[in-house]
Amino acid sequence: KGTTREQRALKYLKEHAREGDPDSVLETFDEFCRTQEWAMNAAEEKGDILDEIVRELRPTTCLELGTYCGYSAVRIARQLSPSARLITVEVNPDYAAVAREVVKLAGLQDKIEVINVDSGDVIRELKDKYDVTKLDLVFLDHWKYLYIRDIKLIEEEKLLKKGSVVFADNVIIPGAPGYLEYIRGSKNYNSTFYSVHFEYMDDMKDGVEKSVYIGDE
Ligand SMILES: O=C(c1ccccc1)c1ccc(O)c(O)c1[N+](=O)[O-]
Ligand SMILES: [Mg+2]
Repeated sequence: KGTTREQRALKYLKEHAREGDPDSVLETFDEFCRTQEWAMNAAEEKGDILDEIVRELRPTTCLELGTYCGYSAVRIARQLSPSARLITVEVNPDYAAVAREVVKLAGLQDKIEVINVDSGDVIRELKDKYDVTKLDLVFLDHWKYLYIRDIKLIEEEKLLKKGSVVFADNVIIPGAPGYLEYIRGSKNYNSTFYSVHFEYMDDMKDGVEKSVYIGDE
């Protein structure tokens, strides 16, 4: 084949989605994953919860760890106000390249910045290099064992304020046990678990965790 699954998905999007229309890009990506090849997007059910969080929170500065092909980046950014922005971090260069194309196809390149680095490095640079003061929304969707390292780094950098939301995917499959124990045990967060289906698999249960920061700023 010579192509990767992510490149095949991008090709499908370019051929079937309406350019400049984020809703069309998302619908087309879901169609690709249901009819052609599975991909690890925060799809329908998880996406609906993410949509509701963004609508309610109206965040101005969002951080996503784990861009993959940009599905959730588009999902978040399509609801952001004109001056709001999303910084999304992807360590895999092939994924980052595809994500940049998907973001462009959706017409959201002015709201989304895809950074191809290790999340642990970029969190320390957000204030100085990326002009971030506080994060209103954090979406954890990268390697599951890194959730706990990175949330501690985010706290260390004092990037959260009262009301900031940390939303974590896959807390059941593949699972992030250390993270769940940490965040649920912390007095600095009020956490809510949502039982959802694993993306595109109607017979598999996963879970997402929404944690509202109530700690010191
Ligand atoms: O880790 C996997 C994984 C593991 C094994 C095979 C395929 C994917 C995964 C599965 C579902 C997700 O929603 C997700 O974000 C990830 N991920 O890599 O971050
Ligand atoms: Mg995920």
